[in-house]
Amino acid sequence: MTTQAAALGVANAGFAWAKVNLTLHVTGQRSDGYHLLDSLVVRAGVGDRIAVSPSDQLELFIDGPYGGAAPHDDRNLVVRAARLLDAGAGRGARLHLTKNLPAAAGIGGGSADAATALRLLSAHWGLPVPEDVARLGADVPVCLHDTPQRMEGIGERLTPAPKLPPCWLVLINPNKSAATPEVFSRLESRANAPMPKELPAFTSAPAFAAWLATQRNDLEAPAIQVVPEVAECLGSLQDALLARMSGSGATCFGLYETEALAQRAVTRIATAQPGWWVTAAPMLG
Ligand SMILES: C[C@@](CO)(OP(=O)(O)O)[C@H](O)COP(=O)(O)OP(=O)(O)OC[C@H]1O[C@@H](n2ccc(N)nc2=O)[C@H](O)[C@@H]1O
Ligand SMILES: Nc1ncnc2c1ncn2[C@@H]1O[C@H](COP(=O)(O)OP(=O)(O)O)[C@@H](O)[C@H]1O
Repeated sequence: MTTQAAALGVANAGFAWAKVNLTLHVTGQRSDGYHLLDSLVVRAGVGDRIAVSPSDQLELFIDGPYGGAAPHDDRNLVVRAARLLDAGAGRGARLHLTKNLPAAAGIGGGSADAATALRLLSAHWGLPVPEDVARLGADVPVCLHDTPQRMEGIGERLTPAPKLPPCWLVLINPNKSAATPEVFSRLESRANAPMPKELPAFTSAPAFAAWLATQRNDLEAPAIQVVPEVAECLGSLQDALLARMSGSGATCFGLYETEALAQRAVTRIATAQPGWWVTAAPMLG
């Protein structure tokens, strides 16, 4: 929305798509403790919703099934994103966050919210998105991209991934949160091999899944120590082309060739595990 539309009192809104780490190689550690990563990151078509409307003050209103899982005060990443963009000028806006994604779940819900808030408020206030968004979190830069990215460094080095085939993802979370620092702290090895220098091009979902199976999420084993149900989630995705954990967990994904196969898995898993979060979404290209 333009600043002119803002003056008319019209709300603008957008989705904060879930981030999925299809691979996550931990390749080293910096002297400040942050880990070096090599990760193939995609967005799934399920997310939180943020609407921005005019207000004299900065206000946050949260609802949605996971509204209780995110902070309702200045610690919320949408408020922190607004303050970074505003740079102390005291601009106002009403932010309405509908939290559909579980929090602290390895799918970057908070980072995606921050990225979407930056985009919406940048249009609302007529300000450019600043360079230093990684100050909000290592995952925020990648969440500003809707296309698949290879993410390196601690999250700041991004290069577009080769074209990926159409796929569906089933995301499942046992409704147990995994604290990212704790999962990293349980890593046995911090200097693991990166992905190949050149990522291959893929023509089909099975070929893509077969290649992904040769790569890793190095945080899977430490996350299982923190949330043992991760192993159960992975086991429940037995009909997927590939089953793996995203980020620092506990959300796991299954990769499927078609929507029908993904929806069939959702029905099966949701029936067996009524306490889990289970959803199917297209992988966004
Ligand atoms: C692990 C990843 C993989 O995409 O995803 P999530 O599990 O959070 O979704 C991210 O790197 C998380 O990014 P984000 O959650 O934004 O991290 P930050 O807020 O910057 O850092 C939280 C904590 O994670 C650890 N951390 C994070 C990123 C990184 N490259 N090395 C780290 O060691 C540090 O202990 C840090 O204090
Ligand atoms: N808008 C938000 N949504 C979710 N979590 C948030 C938000 N703002 C701040 N947080 C905090 O960020 C932490 C990480 O949340 P999130 O980004 O969802 O997980 P992850 O880093 O595992 O992908 C949570 O523990 C939560 O307290």
